[in-house]
Amino acid sequence: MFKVLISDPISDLGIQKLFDASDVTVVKETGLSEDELVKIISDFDALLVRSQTKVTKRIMEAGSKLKVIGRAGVGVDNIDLEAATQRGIIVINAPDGNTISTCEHTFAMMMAVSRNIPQGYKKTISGEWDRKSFVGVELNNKVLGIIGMGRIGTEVAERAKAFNMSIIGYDPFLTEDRAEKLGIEKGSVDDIAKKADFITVHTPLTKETRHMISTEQFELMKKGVRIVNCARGGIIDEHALIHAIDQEIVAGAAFDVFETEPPQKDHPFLNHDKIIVTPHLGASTREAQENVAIDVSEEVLNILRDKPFKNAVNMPHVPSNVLRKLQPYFSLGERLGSFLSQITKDSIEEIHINFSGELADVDTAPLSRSIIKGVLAQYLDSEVNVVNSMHLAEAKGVKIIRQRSSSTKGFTNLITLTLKTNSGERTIAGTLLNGYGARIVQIDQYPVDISPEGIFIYISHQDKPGAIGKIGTLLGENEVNIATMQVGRKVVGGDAVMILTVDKQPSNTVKKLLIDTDGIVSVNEIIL
Ligand SMILES: NC(=O)C1=CN([C@@H]2O[C@H](COP(=O)(O)OP(=O)(O)OC[C@H]3O[C@@H](n4cnc5c(N)ncnc54)[C@H](O)[C@@H]3O)[C@@H](O)[C@H]2O)C=CC1
Ligand SMILES: O=C(O)C(=O)COP(=O)(O)O
Repeated sequence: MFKVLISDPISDLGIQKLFDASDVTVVKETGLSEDELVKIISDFDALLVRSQTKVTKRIMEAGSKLKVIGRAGVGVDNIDLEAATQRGIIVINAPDGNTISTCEHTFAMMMAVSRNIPQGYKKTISGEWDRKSFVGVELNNKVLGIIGMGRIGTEVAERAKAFNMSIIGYDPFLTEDRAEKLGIEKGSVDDIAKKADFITVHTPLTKETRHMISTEQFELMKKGVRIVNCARGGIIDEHALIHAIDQEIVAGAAFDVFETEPPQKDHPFLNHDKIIVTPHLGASTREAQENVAIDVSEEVLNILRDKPFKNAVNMPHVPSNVLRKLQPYFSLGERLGSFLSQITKDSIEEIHINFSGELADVDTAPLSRSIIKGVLAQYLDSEVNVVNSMHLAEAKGVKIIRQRSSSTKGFTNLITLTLKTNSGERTIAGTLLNGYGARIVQIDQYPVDISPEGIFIYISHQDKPGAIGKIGTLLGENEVNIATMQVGRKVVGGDAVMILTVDKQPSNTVKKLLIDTDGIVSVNEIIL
C-alpha cells in the first residue's frame, strides 16, 4: 500500500483518482511547518504540494520512503531539486493545466490597469462619485510586448489579437517562422521596450531573467507604458519600476507576483495609486486547480506503480553499466552545451552532436541529454534537467541530430556540438584527456585548449597589431585579472578571437569599454 501526503490545498475533484486507487492511502494535512513535516514524512511514498510548502533538504532526508514529489502547478522553486535528485526522488510538475487561467489573469490585470478598475472601485465604495480621476486607455491599436513566448506567452498573444493589438514577442526560442505563424513580430527586449504600450512577462525566474526589466530598459520605454507581471517576482526590478513611475515613464503596473511572497506590509507596491496587485492568483481557478491536480495524480500513480511518466523535472535514469562508461563525460558535455549557447545569440533551430573515438560505441543518449541541458539551462534554469531536456528542446521545435563518427582528430574521444540558428552556426568540441581532465579543443574553426571551468570573456575582433595589448591594459586598469588567454585567427589581419579566463566577472561598464574598443566586434561573458 502506497501512502500519499497532500500538504497544500489541492482540488479534491482533481485527485479523485488517488482516492479511488485501491493501492493508495491519501492523507491531507495542510499548513504544516517544516518540523511537523520532518516528523511525519517517513511514512509516505509521495508528497503532493502547490507553492506554499517549502520542500527542503531536511524534509527529503527524513523522507526515507519518499519516491516522488508532485507539484500541482508549473514553478518548482519551492522544492530543493538538487536535494531531490541527490536522493533519487523524482520531482514532477503539471506544466499545462494552469496555462489558460494564468493567461486570462494576465488579461484581467491588463484591462484592470488600463481602466483603473481597482482604484475606481475603492473610491466608489468609499462613497465618492469620481468620474474624472480614472480616465484610462484602450487596448485597441496598441502594441503589446510579450517577453517569454512559451505556453502562457503564446496564449496571451493569441488573445491579444482579438483586442486588435499588434504584438512583439521575445523569446530565445522564437524563430521567424513561428512568429510569422502566430501573426506577431519577433523582437528583442530593447525593441519591446522602445515600441510597446503594454509589456507582459512570461518567463521563469532564472539568472538571465532576474531584473531583465530594470532602469536601463525603463529608460528606453515610451511614456505611458503599462507593465504586467503574472510570472515570477524579480523578473521586473521592483525598485526600478517605482522610479520609472515617479519619472512618469510608466503609467501603471499590475503585479500578481512579488520578489518576496507575501510582500512586507510596507512594500512600495501596496497602496500605490498606479500599481494594482493580486496575491499570486494566476492559477487560482476551479478549472486550473482541477487540471493540475488530475495531471499530478496520474503522474504520481504512474511513478509509484513503476509505469512510464513524462513530466519529471529532475533525476536521470541510466542503466548502471552505461552510467559507469558515461559518468566522466556528463560534466564536460553539459559545459560544452552551456559555453556554446552563451555565445550563440540567435534562436537555436538545430542541435548537432557528434560522438567519436571511445564514445562511438556507447549508448550516448544520456550524454546527449546532459549536453542539451547545458544548451537550454540558461533559458529554462531549474526546469531543465537530464530527464526532460530532450523533450523540452523538441517541444520548442529544435531539431536534434546525433551522429557517431570514427574521426577523432587525434583524440581518444571527442564530443562535437554544433548549434544551427537562422543566421549561421557555431561549433564547439571537447575531450577528456587521460590524466589531464576535460578540455575544450575547438571553438568554431579555431583550435583551442581550454579547461571548461570558470569565468570567460570571449572576444571577436579584427586581427590588428596592438589589439591584444589594448584589451589586456583595459582589463588590468579595471582590476580584472586575466588567468589564461587563447587567441586564434583565420588569416593575418582577418577575423580573430580571444578567449580569456578571468578571476572575476567584468562589470557592465568594463564590457561596454571593451565593445567600444576599436576593432572589437563582439564581447561575450561566459560562466561555467
Ligand atoms: N502567477 C501564477 O500563478 C503563475 C505563474 N506561472 C509562471 O509563468 C511562467 C511561464 O510559464 P509557462 O509559459 O507555462 O512556461 P514555459 O516554459 O512554457 O515558457 C517560458 C518561456 O520563457 C522563455 N524564456 C526563458 N528565458 C528567457 C529569457 N531570458 N528571455 C525571454 N524568454 C525566456 C522560455 O524559452 C520559454 O519559452 C513561469 O515562471 C511560471 O512559474 C505559471 C503559472 C501560474
Ligand atoms: O504554477 C505556478 O507556477 C504558479 O505560480 C501557481 O502557484 P500556486 O499553485 O497557485 O501556488
